[in-house]
Amino acid sequence: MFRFFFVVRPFSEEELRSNAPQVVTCNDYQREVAVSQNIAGKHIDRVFTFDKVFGPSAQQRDLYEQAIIPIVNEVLEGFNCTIFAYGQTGTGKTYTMEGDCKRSKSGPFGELPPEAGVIPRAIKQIFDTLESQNAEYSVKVTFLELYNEEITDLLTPEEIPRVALEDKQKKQLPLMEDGKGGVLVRGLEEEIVTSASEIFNLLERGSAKRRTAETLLNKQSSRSHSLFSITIHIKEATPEGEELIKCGKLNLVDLAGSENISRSGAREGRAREAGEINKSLLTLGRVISALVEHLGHVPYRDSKLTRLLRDSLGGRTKTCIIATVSPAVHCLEETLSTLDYAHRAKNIRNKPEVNQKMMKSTLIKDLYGEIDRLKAEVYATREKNGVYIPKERYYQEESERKAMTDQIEQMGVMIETHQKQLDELQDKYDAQVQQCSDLSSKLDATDKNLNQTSKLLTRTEEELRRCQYALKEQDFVISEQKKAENALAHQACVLRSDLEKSFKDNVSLFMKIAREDKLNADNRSVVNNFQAELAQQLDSLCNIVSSSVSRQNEHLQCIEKYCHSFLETHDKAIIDFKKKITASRALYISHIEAVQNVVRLHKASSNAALEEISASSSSNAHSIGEFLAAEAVEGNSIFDDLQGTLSTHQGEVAGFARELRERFNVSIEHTMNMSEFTHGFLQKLMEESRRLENHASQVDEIQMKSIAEFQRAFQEQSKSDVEKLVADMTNLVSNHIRRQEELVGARLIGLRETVIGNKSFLDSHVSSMEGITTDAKRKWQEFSMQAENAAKDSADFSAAKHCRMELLHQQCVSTAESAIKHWKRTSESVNEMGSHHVSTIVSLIRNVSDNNEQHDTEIGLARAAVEGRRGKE
Ligand SMILES: Nc1ncnc2c1ncn2[C@@H]1O[C@H](COP(=O)(O)OP(=O)(O)OP(=O)(O)O)[C@@H](O)[C@H]1O
Repeated sequence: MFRFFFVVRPFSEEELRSNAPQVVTCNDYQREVAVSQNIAGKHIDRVFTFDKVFGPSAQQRDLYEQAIIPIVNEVLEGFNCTIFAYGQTGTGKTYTMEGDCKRSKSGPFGELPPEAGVIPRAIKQIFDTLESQNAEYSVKVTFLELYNEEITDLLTPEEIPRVALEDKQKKQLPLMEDGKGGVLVRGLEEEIVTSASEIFNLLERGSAKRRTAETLLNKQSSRSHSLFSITIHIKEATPEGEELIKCGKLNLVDLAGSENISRSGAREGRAREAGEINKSLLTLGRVISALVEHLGHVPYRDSKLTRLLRDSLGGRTKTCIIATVSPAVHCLEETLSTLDYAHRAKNIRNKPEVNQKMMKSTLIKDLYGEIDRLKAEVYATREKNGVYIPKERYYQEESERKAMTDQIEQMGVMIETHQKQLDELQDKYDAQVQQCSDLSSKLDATDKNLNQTSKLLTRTEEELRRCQYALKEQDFVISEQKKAENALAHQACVLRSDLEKSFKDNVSLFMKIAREDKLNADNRSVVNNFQAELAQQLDSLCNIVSSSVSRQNEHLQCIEKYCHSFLETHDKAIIDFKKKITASRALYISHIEAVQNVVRLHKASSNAALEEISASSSSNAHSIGEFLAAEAVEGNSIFDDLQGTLSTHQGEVAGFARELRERFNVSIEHTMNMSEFTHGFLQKLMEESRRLENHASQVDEIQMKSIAEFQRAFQEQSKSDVEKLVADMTNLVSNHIRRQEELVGARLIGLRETVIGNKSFLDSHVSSMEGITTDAKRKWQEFSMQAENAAKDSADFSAAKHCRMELLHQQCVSTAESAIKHWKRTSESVNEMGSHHVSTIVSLIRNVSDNNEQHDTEIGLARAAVEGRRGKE
């Protein structure tokens, strides 16, 4: 989708002076622009959302850093990107794109001034990035203006005077199809930029040439579209060391003011200009509408602006639009229309694709092609004798001619429809003429009638006058006469009104006829002009075609002659060649026969050698067989010895295992007895502890009971004592204390006795448990002693067995060593025999191969002789 940025400029001095109210507010964080105003009781309140919004306080740097840096990075990655500045005149499109040129001069260390716009900042970013990457690159810029549908180069060095511009002597550049589906401007100057600082001079040069027109709304208003393009080529190397060229292009478009032409005050002499500017902007609008509504036909070809930027509108380019508005109320209408336009265009979807990297060699080839084309053009221009058209130009002009033919056909169709319309008009005209003549005859008849009626009227009047005197007395007659007079007057009036009506009809009819005549005459002159022009063009086309046909005929005749002579020489050569081939074939056959003889000879000798080889190998095999049989007998005796030793060894190991198993069973039995005893001991211990627990709980219960009884008795006693004490308070205090002491002492003695009894019971139990434990300890010691002895016996037995087994193992090792030595001796003798046999076989084979080589060289010589002869032929 298109990226959309919105810029609201600060109030201008004029707006501040007139104290214009602000109607546009920005919310940078929510990326919203709000417009609110009351107009004639109607409240306008609208909110639009964009990708980024920059309010009046935003600086050029903010816009660049937040919105443009990613786009320039994409260009450096090899994409084509386009940035449009769209908005009403004076809202800051040029300021955003170029910056304030007069004030913008680069600082001492190459840093940019705060007013610098998108173009210088983009150039600086491009150079900074490329230099930091140490890349090999080239940067080219073009700067053009589109004004009245005419393209002017803003970077050409010569200064064209204003008068010359007015006289239309300026250098207009044509648009051409580039043959790859794109469009290019022929003859457009491409300036190579080597550092960012050069850009201000270029911009100033371009701006000086840029046309401005004084309109009522803004004196500095630019009435043209400008396009600044930066093309970057960066060299890259693949891991295989191949050199590739990456290409990216950035288009920066400053559109003409988007306002209504009538509002901007353009009129009279500027009507065409306004129309043409409108044409580009209107077509841009129509293209955007077609893209948004996904219409089948997108009218790119209707204006040069849309043709130039076709790829940026729904193509493979990444496109962004910066819409600029004023915050003041007097621009409200335009602000709303800009916002609507921008919001609508937001939905256009491009299909961005990165440019394919070109191999350096391909690029160089392309450039050579371009140089050749230009050289050819220069040569043709310098010579000026005849017409030279390079092939590409010819094809291009041919395609243009085809387009023209199509156009002519379309015009033919149009002429036909016009002719039909003309015929219809003629019919209508004839009908009108007929009607007119009918009406004139009617008019004549009515005139006659009128004359007759007026004659009748005069006669009747005379008669009336005559009869006036005679019939004065007769009232009845008079009244009759009056009636007749009235009727006659009425008839006269009706006739007059009819007459007037038909007269008016006639006048309007004549006017209509005159209009139609004029229209017909106009149409006829247009058609005649067109026919004349068409005839002229067709004549020139016919002339060109006939001249090219005659030239082609000449060429064809020439080619025919060449063909005849070539065929003759070709026939002669073929006859010679045939002869030579037959001779060489005979020679070849004789050589082949000789070679076949040689082959037969060598085949016989190699058969003899092979027989010899097979005899010697059979004798060798026999001797090896005998030797191996002897060795097998010896090996068998060794293996029998080994087997015997191993079987005794096995028997001993089996006995040892049996004995070990018996000892193990005995020790298991011991362990089981011991575990049974331990189990019984633990059982007893548990019973004892359970009994102890029961006893302890019983004792605890008894003690608790006795304490409770003592408490009760104490309470009762103290109660009675208290009662007695109340009775004889003073005398009995000492008695009471003594008695209490006696009571407590007696009770305590009882308690002590119970405790001592308990203790003795517990002591007896503990001593019985100690007895059981010592018994168990003794038993355990006995068992451990027995187990230790058994383990010692087993260890001695296994050590003795280990010694015996080691002895047996050593015996086995010595037998194996002797067997290995014997085997080594055997293998050495086998190897010796093998090498001897190999050497005899090698010598035999060498003899055979010598024979074969001789054979091969003879064949090769024969073949070379044959081929040499064939080559000569
Ligand atoms: N963001 C801004 N900050 C400060 N001044 C600005 C800003 N935008 C525009 N201006 C000032 O407004 C004036 C008009 O701007 P500019 O010429 O760029 O408008 P424009 O839209 O390009 O008009 P035109 O359609 O005529 O080319 C200039 O003097 C410029 O300095």
